Amino acid sequence: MVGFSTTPSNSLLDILKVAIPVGVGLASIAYLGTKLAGNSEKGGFSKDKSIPFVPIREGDATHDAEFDEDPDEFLRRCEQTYGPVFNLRVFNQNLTCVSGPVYIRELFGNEDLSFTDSLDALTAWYTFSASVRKSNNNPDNPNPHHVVKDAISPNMALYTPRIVQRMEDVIDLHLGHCENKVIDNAAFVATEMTAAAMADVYMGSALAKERKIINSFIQCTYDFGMMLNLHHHRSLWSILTNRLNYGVVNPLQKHVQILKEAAEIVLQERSDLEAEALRFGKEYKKPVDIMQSMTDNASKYGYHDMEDLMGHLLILVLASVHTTTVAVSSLIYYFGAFPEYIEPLFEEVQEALDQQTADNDELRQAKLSAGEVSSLAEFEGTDLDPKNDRALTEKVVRKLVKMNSFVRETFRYQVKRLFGAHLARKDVALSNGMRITRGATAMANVTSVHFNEELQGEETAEFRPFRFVGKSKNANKASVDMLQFGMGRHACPGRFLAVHEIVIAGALIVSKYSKIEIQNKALTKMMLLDTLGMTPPSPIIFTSRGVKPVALENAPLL
Ligand code: HEM
Repeated sequence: MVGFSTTPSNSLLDILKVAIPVGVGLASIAYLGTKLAGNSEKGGFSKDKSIPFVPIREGDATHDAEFDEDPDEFLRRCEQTYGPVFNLRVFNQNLTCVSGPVYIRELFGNEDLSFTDSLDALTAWYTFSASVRKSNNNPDNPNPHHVVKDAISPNMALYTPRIVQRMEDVIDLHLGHCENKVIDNAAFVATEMTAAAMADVYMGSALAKERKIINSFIQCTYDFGMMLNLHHHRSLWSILTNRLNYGVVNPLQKHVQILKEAAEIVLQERSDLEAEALRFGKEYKKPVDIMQSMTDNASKYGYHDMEDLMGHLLILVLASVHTTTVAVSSLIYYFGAFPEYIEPLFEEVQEALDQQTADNDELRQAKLSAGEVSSLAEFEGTDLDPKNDRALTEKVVRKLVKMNSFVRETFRYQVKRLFGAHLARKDVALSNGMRITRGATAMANVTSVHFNEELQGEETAEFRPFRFVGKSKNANKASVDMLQFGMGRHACPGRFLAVHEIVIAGALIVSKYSKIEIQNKALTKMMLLDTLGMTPPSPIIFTSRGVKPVALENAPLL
């Protein structure tokens, strides 16, 4: 059993390497292709003879070596020589690659080309998800979209201070006020920050402080990854083994039970408080979180019971925590690789906070002049309490356009160059007449859009963190020029929360630390392209901004 409550051990880091994030599922699975080789009974090239097979380099058995040497150069050469659609043998799979905005849009936009069928072909995903939830098990089940839409987006302003608080607690605990502090695994801090923030949004502030809840939020993804690897026997029968094992011995069941027991207590307490308030004719405001929203809407969503509801919640946790953690880790590595941007990003946060203070002052003065309040003291405890003027509110976070652009540029730069595998449910004709035949797997040539100057602006090979400022290209937009979250009807519904959290994490880090450095600079490039983001090859060095807070002035430097 892997614990995450202490400093991560080497064995844990090994597990982090094999963990499969569901949201970025196939990108990571493709990345881990060698481990999953042969784990699929489906997939393969399109059988359309007009789609060329890129010849394999002499001496190689597959395209992997050429791809690994320089994926962008390789994919560009394939596209230039063989056209926008071509077949490759990479990641121990036979894949049809689709290039350019027109065909990639068709790949993501056609319901007969299925992302989840492809995930299922590699991992027996459908059997797995049916083993943790009792209802809504149709492969095209829209339930997760509805839950996210109902519970997250309308409440972002309420979640913001809670996300900030949880993340700040983790930063203060693990990094604290420091000078040249060497952190061997910054991903550990990112994991704790993300899990705590997500736990608050999913289950409320009280449960988000409980270690067993945080552990489940972190560990469920690793258990899923482990399960895939443990049951992988590199044989055609392995997929069947997976299907059997998921049903019989699913380690994720224990997380469902942990979350269920904790949730039942808190939900009962809330119910009791509501009943009591009703008895005394008082108003009771239910805490806002996903668990509460799922409970209140249980019959609308068709959940069978609390265990079923928690199974659904766990699947969402699987989609959220690891994916967002990887993005937060990457952000830290990119700060370390491009330290010259830390000051401009810090100044942007300060300007947004100054603006908020000025706006609040104006509102307070207006209320005083109108006689709505008689003194400043009356603002205490309200949104206009001067104590909140420098809080990272939702409004402030939305103003951080440079940070948002920085995040989007890390997505653009880092995403795997072959991404978004889709399995054809039936023959699908692309607009150039080529067909992705039934049972074939097609993937997007990401280089053709993420490194395309018409779509991204100049010098796409360069990391230019502010390239999207003023261009209305928010990091949370899912479109053909930003495939991180997929696109079309199935585009990640959690991307608004994910980007909000990543921007908050960035704002907190640059506000607290003026110097962030990659210790072993020779490993910088490797860190920038590490899409699992969990085992940084080099430690990161942090130095705090400003003087040590008064409360800490007698404490030793961490
Ligand atoms: C940086 C973090 C994240 C990344 C990179 C990411 C990426 C993705 C991708 C690539 C897909 C597949 C899209 C497609 O089929 O075209 C997806 C689906 C999904 N994501 Fe995310 N995701 C992230 C965070 C989240 C969060 C925070 C949540 C929930 C709050 C979430 C919930 C989901 C769900 C429910 C789906 C399935 C949608 C469907 O099949 O229709 N994701 N995500």
